[in-house]
Amino acid sequence: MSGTQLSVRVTQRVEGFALDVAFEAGPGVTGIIGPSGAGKSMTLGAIAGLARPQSGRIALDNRVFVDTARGVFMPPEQRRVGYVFQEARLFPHLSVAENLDYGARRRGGAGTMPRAEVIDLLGLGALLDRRPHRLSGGEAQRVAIGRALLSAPQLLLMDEPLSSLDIRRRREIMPFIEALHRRLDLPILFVSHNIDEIVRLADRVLVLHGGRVAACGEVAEVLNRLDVQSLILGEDGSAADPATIIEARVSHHDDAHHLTELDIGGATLAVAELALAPGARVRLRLHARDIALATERPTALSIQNVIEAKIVEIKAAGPSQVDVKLAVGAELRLFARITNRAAEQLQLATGRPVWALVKSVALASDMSESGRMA
Ligand SMILES: Nc1ncnc2c1ncn2[C@@H]1O[C@H](COP(=O)(O)OP(=O)(O)OP(=O)(O)O)[C@@H](O)[C@H]1O
Repeated sequence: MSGTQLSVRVTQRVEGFALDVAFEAGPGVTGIIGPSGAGKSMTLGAIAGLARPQSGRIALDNRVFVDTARGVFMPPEQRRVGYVFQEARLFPHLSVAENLDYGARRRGGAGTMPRAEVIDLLGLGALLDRRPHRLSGGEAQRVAIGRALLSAPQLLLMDEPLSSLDIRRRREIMPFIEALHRRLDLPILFVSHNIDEIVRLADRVLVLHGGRVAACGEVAEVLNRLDVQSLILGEDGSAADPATIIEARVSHHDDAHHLTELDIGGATLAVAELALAPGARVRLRLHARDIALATERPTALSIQNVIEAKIVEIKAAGPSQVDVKLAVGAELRLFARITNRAAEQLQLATGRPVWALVKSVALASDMSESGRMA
């Protein structure tokens, strides 16, 4: 690990908006999330050199991009920053190969990755002679990523690279970005409105709100904070119910039933078989709306994932629903969203033992977007 560190501290005012952010990012993916107009693109723009901050300092290890106190402003083309935008922005008159080579020509030193390896990693081999108008959105975006990589970046900025793609294309391109992540030893800033993308791809997350850093740190730790969830939920079009991100481990495979059991710390969840070895880590996202409650251990039930829990808190969530916060074991906290009427009928109260019935779980790695439950 080279341990390249990006260090950012900038303020930038434009009419009606002030950006004032400070953060560090090391190798691996730092997800950047926040409502529309939070300053995500502006932050990337300042790092890439597309705009001049009023004050601050931006440095990648000892290469100083900006230091307003010393009058330093490194031109964008000298920064060795790869930038992938929402749309691929390929040159329409050039073939895929020529688009890729444009990236390589701009290179100012040794490549981050050899050309053949970039082509292999991003699955571009069969596309090299095509013009951009004959590419699907996902293919074009893979070429754009390849072009950025071949410019030998020391830092990769990705501004909602998947947002213009439909779900099928997103699924198709996600493994390539994951492979990139494993292969590259440089900081990648990945902006997304989609929490599932961040959960799947990021090591750390930076939450921006109103031009400021609202939170920064480990993905599960930050995104499990309810104040953070209230800032960003609904942003990705999902219903605004609380969700819990869990760092789980594969405990064993039930080969006879094609199931994989996951240890979630204090409980076990069975999901449709995963091609992962026992001990492998997998990130899950459990939505409150996918958890039902029972006050007695249910028998004769098709749902297999029934977890013993205790009610910690009950909070109104709109006129007809409540969010019930549950403790599972010593550490794990889950939420169930149920109707007021159900809460009344079941006489739910803080401290009461309940059984949480998990209806579905979003798996944040491997090939399943949404895990089928046992
Ligand atoms: N050059 C500019 N001139 C004036 N206002 C600007 C300029 N660039 C950005 N803004 C404003 O600054 C705010 C932050 O914009 P930015 O594009 O960084 O937000 P964002 O978090 O990336 O949003 P989105 O998720 O919608 O892309 C917005 O209110 C935007 O209108």
